[in-house]
Amino acid sequence: MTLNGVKVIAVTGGKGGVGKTSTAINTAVALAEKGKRVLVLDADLGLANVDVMLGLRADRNLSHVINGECGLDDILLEGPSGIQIIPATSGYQSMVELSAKQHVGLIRAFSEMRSECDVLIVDTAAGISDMVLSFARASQDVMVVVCDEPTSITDAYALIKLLSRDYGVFRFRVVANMVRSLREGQELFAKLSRVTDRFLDVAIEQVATIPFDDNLRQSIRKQSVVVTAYPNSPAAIAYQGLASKILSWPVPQQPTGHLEFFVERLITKPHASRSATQEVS
Ligand SMILES: Nc1ncnc2c1ncn2[C@@H]1O[C@H](COP(=O)(O)OP(=O)(O)OP(=O)(O)O)[C@@H](O)[C@H]1O
Repeated sequence: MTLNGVKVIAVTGGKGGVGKTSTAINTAVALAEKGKRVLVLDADLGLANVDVMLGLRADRNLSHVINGECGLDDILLEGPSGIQIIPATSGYQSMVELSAKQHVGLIRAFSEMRSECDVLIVDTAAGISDMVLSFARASQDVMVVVCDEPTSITDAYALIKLLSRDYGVFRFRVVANMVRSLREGQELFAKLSRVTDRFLDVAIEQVATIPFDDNLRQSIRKQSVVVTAYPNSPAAIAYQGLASKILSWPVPQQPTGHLEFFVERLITKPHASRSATQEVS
């Protein structure tokens, strides 16, 4: 397997229900439609898991791989436009807690995986657990999904604060979701950047504005994705634009391959001593 140049993107947001899974899957499919080989790591322990949303059945998940019961290729599910999904629902609180043997198993599983990919998209869970923060830290790019709900901006701010303070992540790509107009998207971003500019030393950039679009809900009902079910809908067009933008982001140049690098970062404790669960006010 050639691991060079795999782009790893975490989709996160702090708050539940802001559209992380929708964004992860639709971005993945839009990238696949542009000819990229895409893997989605479903690290969301919530109800709307990637496999459920796409009507796929996962009998085994990453925990079986971690425990040496099977390889990564054995658990991969195939989604729309040939995207592949790693069901990661594992019940673990943190990858750092795994035993040394399990760490070795995980690294080996990724290095032995036969499926090749250009982009790995990690759909993280809601909240700011160690697991969410570790996945974000291990990724090359962090996309923060926000929407116009009272706690979305404060939760996104808390997430960005913890990641920059304790996990060494300083660049964030913001996706404004479920907006009624482009202007509303810009205002959402402005709200977030006002507080990050004032209190944190981070770079945040708005990379997409996804309109509120009933076609997206319809597509989920059909266990499909809006990008393929309604390719000309406003949300689909916005996701296609996001995918084009992602393709212009720099590709990592790790000599040993980025997925191994990703897994190693995933299982290593961050240097900061403060706990991620400390108050973030
Ligand atoms: N742009 C949009 N337009 C209309 N509805 C949307 C849009 N984005 C997401 N939704 C709807 O919002 C709900 C939550 O979306 P989704 O499951 O993707 O969020 P999530 O952040 O992954 O949630 P959780 O944190 O619970 O995993 C879904 O019913 C989805 O259909």
